Amino acid sequence: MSLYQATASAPVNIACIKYWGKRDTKLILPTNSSLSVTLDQDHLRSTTTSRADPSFTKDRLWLNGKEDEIKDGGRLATCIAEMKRMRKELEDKSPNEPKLSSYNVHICSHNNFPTAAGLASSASGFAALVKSLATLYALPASPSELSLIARQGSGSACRSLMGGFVAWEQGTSPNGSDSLAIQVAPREHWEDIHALICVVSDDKKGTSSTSGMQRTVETSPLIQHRIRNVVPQRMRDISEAIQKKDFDTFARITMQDSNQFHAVCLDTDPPIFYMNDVSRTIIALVVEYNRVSVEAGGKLKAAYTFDAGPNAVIYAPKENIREIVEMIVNYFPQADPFKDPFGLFGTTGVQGGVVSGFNTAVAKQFAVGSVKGLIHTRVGDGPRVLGAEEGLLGPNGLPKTLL
Ligand SMILES: Nc1ncnc2c1ncn2[C@@H]1O[C@H](COP(=O)(O)OP(=O)(O)OP(=O)(O)O)[C@@H](O)[C@H]1O
Ligand SMILES: C[C@@](O)(CCOP(=O)(O)OP(=O)(O)O)CC(=O)O
Repeated sequence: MSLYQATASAPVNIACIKYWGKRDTKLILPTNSSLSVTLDQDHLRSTTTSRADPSFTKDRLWLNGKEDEIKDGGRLATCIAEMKRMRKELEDKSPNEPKLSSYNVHICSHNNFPTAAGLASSASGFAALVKSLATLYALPASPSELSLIARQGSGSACRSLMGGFVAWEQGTSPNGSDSLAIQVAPREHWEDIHALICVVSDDKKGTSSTSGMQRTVETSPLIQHRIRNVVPQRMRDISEAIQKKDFDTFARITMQDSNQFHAVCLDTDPPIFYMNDVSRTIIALVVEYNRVSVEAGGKLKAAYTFDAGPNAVIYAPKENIREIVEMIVNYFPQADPFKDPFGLFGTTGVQGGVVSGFNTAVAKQFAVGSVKGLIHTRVGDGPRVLGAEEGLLGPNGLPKTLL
């Protein structure tokens, strides 16, 4: 008996130009294009194993060891059905292929970071799901073609099918066939882009992205201005900045777009607040850090961005990360030692501090635990296919963790 199984991992992505608003909620078609940086899977990833077997009585999925219901007509069911449809096309063309499209699947997934906490778990999760099924089904599909399916799981997931710098082109077709991700540049083009994630809260958030953005589209006049007059130019400008490795422009646009995204949330009725006092303090620190550089005749050295939650992501060239960590730790003392994956601090550990000329009065010091943790990562590659030994399902088709 053959074992039909595949395992893949996929990265998180954090947008510089934010996706916020749908023109079609079922197909997940956005009201504007968006652009993100794919983060390194060595640090943050979803890993998913899919198995097809004639003995399985229904499609089942386990997420972090717990079974998740696959609701009829829901996003998971749609993605699985789309992947089976593509497999069926292949089987119709190659009659010798095993009829995997007619078998049920068991899917087991694990995120190595908090789920549903504004750390883009739905993005890496649906990308890993689609990649593992595409591998199981031996589909000859390109990353852009697979992005069409992942998009129907969660919009931002379509950008996690590629590494580097990725645009989601909103498209114009009512059936969504041109609403897909394309790679603006691979990670190798600009490997120097690093990211520091400040985990402010790892709780499940109050207003989901899905319901929040729908309310914005229905009630915010400001979002119409953003869609028509702001995002198209920003998409062109930031893509050019990436091609030229122009961090100053990249940083300026990234911060402006995060600000406008949170402005349209505030313009929603009733208003949506994703940032808190800690988030706003991180903005003040990055602004002051950049001011010191610019007033000395230099350029912007860091860019903050916030998704639908209070966690900050700070993008910066690698050489600045040490100063940024010291600055954050100065204002947000840490309970646990900084995990230093790039060896910036040697054996001494992090001492809080600020650069010379920094106005320390821009913020007050917070209590330990206000920023719960710092994750240093960088631009990364696209989904990876893993070996059989990394499979998450046991011989009986149930998660190994349940054995
Ligand atoms: N590994 C995974 N495999 C399949 N689905 C997943 C996986 N991880 C997360 N999801 C789905 O994504 C949901 C969480 O998405 P949600 O948008 O609420 O949070 P988030 O992605 O962390 O935040 P955001 O997208 O706003 O940054 C989970 O409840 C689950 O349905
Ligand atoms: C703020 C964002 O992170 C919103 C992400 O929204 P989701 O992709 O989670 O929404 P759905 O398509 O409804 O699943 C911005 C972004 O990633 O571009």
